[in-house]
Amino acid sequence: AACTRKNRNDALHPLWQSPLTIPGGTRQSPINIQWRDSVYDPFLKPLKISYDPTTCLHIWNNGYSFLVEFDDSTDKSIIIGGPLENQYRLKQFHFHWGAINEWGSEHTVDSKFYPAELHLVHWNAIAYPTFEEAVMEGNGLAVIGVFLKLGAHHEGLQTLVDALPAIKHKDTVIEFDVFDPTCLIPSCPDYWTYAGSLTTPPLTESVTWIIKKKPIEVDENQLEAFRMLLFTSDGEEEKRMVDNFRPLQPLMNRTVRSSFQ
Ligand SMILES: NS(=O)(=O)c1ccc(NC(=O)CN2C(=O)C=CC2=O)cc1
Ligand SMILES: [Zn+2]
Repeated sequence: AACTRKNRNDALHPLWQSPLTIPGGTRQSPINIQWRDSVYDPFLKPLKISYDPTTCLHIWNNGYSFLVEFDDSTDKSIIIGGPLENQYRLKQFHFHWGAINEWGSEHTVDSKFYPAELHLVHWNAIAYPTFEEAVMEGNGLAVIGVFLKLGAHHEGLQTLVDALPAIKHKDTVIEFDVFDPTCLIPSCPDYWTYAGSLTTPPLTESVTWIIKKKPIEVDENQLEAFRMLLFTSDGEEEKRMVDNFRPLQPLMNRTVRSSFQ
């Protein structure tokens, strides 16, 4: 009994106190993308992204990451095409990063970590009445993943970085009224896509992942700015917000498709 109890404890991730693997989960995320095992699909369409920067609402620290939320009451900020049957509405975007530049991304490519990864979260407002319902459905969400690599200063990201000191603590929020996240997405159209899940609770298997092949470049100061955020609320013992990525999950019976040869 002791050994099984220990094993069970090992299955709890310190950050989320939630099971690392969902019992019965067959399409969990993140995964390692083995480039040579991905299958080119000539029927994949180009992904069309059209965001209205005035739908931006606020930026806040939710205790896992920092996220920028959008007004998703209309179809003003949407993506369509790619592997998607419908158009999907932008709900929020957030990041995952490491304590040092050697790791931080959730997905890996040929087992290589990037220092950080951006997730733009969209939901199928054609098929479902609310985001909360879409989160529970197999085709409910579409998340664009963009890798961040250490390099040149990123002008568009700097607008976000300048707002971070004001949301240092968990559950702090500031208004953020105009921002177009298109500037954070590489112009290269190439992507991988696979059926997966949310990488934080509720870990539901509702995500069509669209992972951009090309990373964006950000500089050291910008990555350090992410690392000065805190998991903890004001007044609690400070815990730096770093390593907020979920461990890799088994590919199981899935194929990663590529939009490029
Ligand atoms: N890391 S990920 O897989 O892209 C990932 C993406 C999304 C969520 N959760 C949510 O969006 C929860 N949420 C709501 O229900 C309403 C606003 C909001 O943020 C969790 C994980
Ligand atoms: Zn994420």
